[in-house]
Amino acid sequence: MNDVIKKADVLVEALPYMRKFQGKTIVIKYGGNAMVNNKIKESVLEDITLLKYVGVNPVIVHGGGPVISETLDKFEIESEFYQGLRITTKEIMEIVEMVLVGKINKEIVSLANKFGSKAIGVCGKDGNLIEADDYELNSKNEVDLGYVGQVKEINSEILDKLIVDNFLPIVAPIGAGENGESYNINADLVAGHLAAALNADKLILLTNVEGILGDKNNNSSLISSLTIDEAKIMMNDKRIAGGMIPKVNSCINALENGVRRTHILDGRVPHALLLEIFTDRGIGTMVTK
Ligand SMILES: Nc1ncnc2c1ncn2[C@@H]1O[C@H](COP(=O)(O)OP(=O)(O)O)[C@@H](O)[C@H]1O
Ligand SMILES: CC(=O)N[C@@H](CCC(=O)OP(=O)(O)O)C(=O)O
Repeated sequence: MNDVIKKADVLVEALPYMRKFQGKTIVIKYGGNAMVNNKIKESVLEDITLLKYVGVNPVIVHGGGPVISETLDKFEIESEFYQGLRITTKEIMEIVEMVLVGKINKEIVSLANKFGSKAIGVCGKDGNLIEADDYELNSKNEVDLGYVGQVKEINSEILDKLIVDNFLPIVAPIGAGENGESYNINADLVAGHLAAALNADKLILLTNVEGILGDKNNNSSLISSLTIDEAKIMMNDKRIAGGMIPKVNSCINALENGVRRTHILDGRVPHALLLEIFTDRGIGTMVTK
């Protein structure tokens, strides 16, 4: 089936649901691992533009972990992860900011504009959007994460204004410390906090796995829906690990702060967003209260 026919099929199925989401805010986190090639990136930005034009208010938060890692490799700087978070020295922080704000944010803005969105790229420093401080680990392990940040406060005024004026906000996950220093915040966590602050209807995390995998027997099948309590048990049992931990924590934070539904899905699937938002057949994992 060619791309246009495939999209038409999805749209016909989606049509009856579209009105339900008009005027609603949906925060979409576009993960670096889901940005595999230009065709997929373009398709995601085209679908987000379509959401905008049918009256939904999408807000994008992007990642870019793989490009950060590639760039660090070029500079022959090693980086390590702890519980899905990149340990960030001062030197690494400069590269993280350069890649996320200078390269990936502008690339996504350009792609979105190509499809007719009025995209505006910001990072957490713009309009003081994301106030951050040192990330606090829950474990007793003494690991110095350096400039890894956690969200202290979201000042969503800048986003509220952009949404009202029909712009498409695209947020790079860099936070501003008390003295103007930069913090590297995992993009999933930023998305969860933004969804809560914007009173979003949905939080959608686009990644490169189908969703949360593994059931009680620990096989690798997709779990279509699970509650906060079930997700916490899976994290305790280490059946949810690595990069999935910040995603699940982000969903929990959003749900506990008023977001209605949270979803984790494979952003590489054609029209994943439209299928997940506007049809009955969810394609990923929905985490609910
Ligand atoms: N239970 C789980 N289900 C799915 N993925 C899991 C699970 N536990 C750990 N993971 C890991 O989390 C990864 C997704 O996180 P990550 O690579 O950081 O994505 P992104 O770059 O999109 O933020 C998966 O590729 C997988 O290796
Ligand atoms: C603290 C931390 O881990 N920050 C992430 C920020 C980018 C990100 O989250 O990108 P993805 O969503 O593509 O993984 C990092 O340095 O990779």
